[in-house]
Amino acid sequence: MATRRVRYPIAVVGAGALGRLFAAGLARVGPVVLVARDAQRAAALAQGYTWVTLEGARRVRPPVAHPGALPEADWVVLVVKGPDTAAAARLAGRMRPKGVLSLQNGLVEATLRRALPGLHAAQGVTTEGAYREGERVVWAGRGETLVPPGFEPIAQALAQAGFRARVEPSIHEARLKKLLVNLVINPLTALARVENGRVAEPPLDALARRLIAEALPVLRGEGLELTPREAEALVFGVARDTARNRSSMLQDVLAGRPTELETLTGAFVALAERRGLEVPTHRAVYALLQAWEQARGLGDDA
Ligand SMILES: NC(=O)C1=CN([C@@H]2O[C@H](COP(=O)(O)OP(=O)(O)OC[C@H]3O[C@@H](n4cnc5c(N)ncnc54)[C@H](OP(=O)(O)O)[C@@H]3O)[C@@H](O)[C@H]2O)C=CC1
Ligand SMILES: CC(C)(CO)C(=O)C(=O)O
Repeated sequence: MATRRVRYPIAVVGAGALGRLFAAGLARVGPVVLVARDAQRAAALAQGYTWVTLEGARRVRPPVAHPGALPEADWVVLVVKGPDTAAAARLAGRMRPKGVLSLQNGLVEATLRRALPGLHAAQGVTTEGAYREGERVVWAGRGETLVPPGFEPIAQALAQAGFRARVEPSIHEARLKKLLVNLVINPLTALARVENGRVAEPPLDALARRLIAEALPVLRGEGLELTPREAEALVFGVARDTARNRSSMLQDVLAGRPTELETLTGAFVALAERRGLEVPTHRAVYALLQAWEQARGLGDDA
């Protein structure tokens, strides 16, 4: 007789920085399972890990699963890097969820829908800041998590767990704003090997303005109504607020890992092409980073 799989209200797929952060918080208020990439990583995580917050460090030990021993889940939160989106989404689908919510950067909704036909799958936005130091996860900056309508149970669970989280009816606009920020800060910091704050200072600020000016007509076509002044205030505001941070793309480049180039600049250049709009500066940063990835044999499965 087939054994019934355990069913959790929430599963988090991707036991990296954000996954560990959300699972640690959610585990304080209810059942949650953290799904690792494989059995070996799951076994290490099952020993627990350290969650570092401003209030101090605590040991947490949420239940852990892996593709060979997968529970079911009502709702799945997907937090893997862009190149891993399709594989992780297929894994999420195997948990027979009511819905799959990505909180990744970049544009991944099309990949999600292709990987999960017929399932309720969408992308939200988070500005939480977290990074890993070995097995530890450091909650580096308190942000906000916006989820699309239809994912209320996830917003409620995150809010109960102490995260700032809510349903955002204009989620499309929120995603496009985050995309604009990432299209400027991530490639420039990765190419120049500098912290975020330098994007708002000479000489990079001029290049940043060029990227913003090229991006606006494309994003306007997608529904983002921002004047150049508002767009610059948004991007330079984030650069200054996170001045001492290393962007995720810079961290990937420094660690020799694949970057999220394809779901950020790659996806954006494809959008521009569909609209017949020229984005030469985005194409230039795209080619430079693609060349860096190709030279290291780093690819993309999305
Ligand atoms: N960290 C942050 O502060 C923020 C991150 N984001 C976005 O969130 C997403 C995740 O970022 P972050 O947590 O930093 O990334 P990490 O690289 O720290 O974590 C990603 C995790 O996903 C795991 N993974 C990859 N493929 C699979 C798979 N098929 N099944 C299960 N697990 C898998 C990786 O495993 P392994 O370790 O084995 O590679 C890794 O542990 C990105 O899109 C990022 O841009 C957005 C806002 C803030
Ligand atoms: C907002 C920003 C640029 C913060 O570092 C980010 O999202 C990233 O690094 O990917």
